[in-house]
Amino acid sequence: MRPVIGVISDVKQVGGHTVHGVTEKYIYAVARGAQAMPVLVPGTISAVDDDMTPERVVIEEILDLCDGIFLPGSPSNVGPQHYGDRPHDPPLPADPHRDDISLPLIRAALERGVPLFGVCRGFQEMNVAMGGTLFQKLYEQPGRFDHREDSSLDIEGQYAPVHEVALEPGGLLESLAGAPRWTVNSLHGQGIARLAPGLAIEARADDGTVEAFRVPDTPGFNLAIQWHPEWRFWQDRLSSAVFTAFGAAARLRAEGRRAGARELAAV
Ligand SMILES: N[C@@H](CCC(=O)NCCCC(=O)O)C(=O)O
Repeated sequence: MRPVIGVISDVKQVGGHTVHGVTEKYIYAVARGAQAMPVLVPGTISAVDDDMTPERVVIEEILDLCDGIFLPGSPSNVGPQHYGDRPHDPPLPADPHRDDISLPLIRAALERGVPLFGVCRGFQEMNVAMGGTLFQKLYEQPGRFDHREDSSLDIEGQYAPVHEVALEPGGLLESLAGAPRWTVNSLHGQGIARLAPGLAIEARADDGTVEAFRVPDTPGFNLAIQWHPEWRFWQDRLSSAVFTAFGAAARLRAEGRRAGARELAAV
């Protein structure tokens, strides 16, 4: 049986309805790249009936159900109030119903050793959940590149590799890549300002922007990547390797949990 990986949903308005959803490329990368069963985790559920009491997803229930948690990218941004800032540009898209679930879920998953993998917004969420801060407009920071996609290109062009990153010597990514540098795609307007205390950098762009990190000294696999390894992961050796490593960690946890359940049943 495949391990179960919970994939955090965006919460947005579509045609007058509130929709909890995930872009298919992430679900596919979890299913095929990590060889796992993706299960969508909703954000906070709005009041939809006369009761008017918002229904909360219970973090402990999610972690009991899942062998791993995946945090996908999104056009929305982590609410700046979560890192002690105010919105510098209120029209930038927010998703408070996702923040409500993802931030405490990250902390609980790390504490319980549930394998955790965050991409783009998910990478930024992991930094904020651990006490770090973000630049709301990385492209306005002196000396930084513009890490946003060229929106005049078609989708293939937008997700094509555009800049190199230096992989941290001795880090997980360097060992998976078997190389000191890698060329990655780039589709983000925000970026890490202050890395949360204790995090271990895994990759940096040549302008100094942190592009990947791990939370060391935690019991399970975890990894956060600013670029998009889910995009055509099968065409990129490092992207395939990170999803394989995440899936292997989730499988190990699933096997341990099932063995524990069998032992209990035999008593
Ligand atoms: N909004 C944040 C995060 C960027 C991000 O996750 N982009 C994903 C775009 C769509 C996708 O491929 O899922 C920022 O701008 O930095």
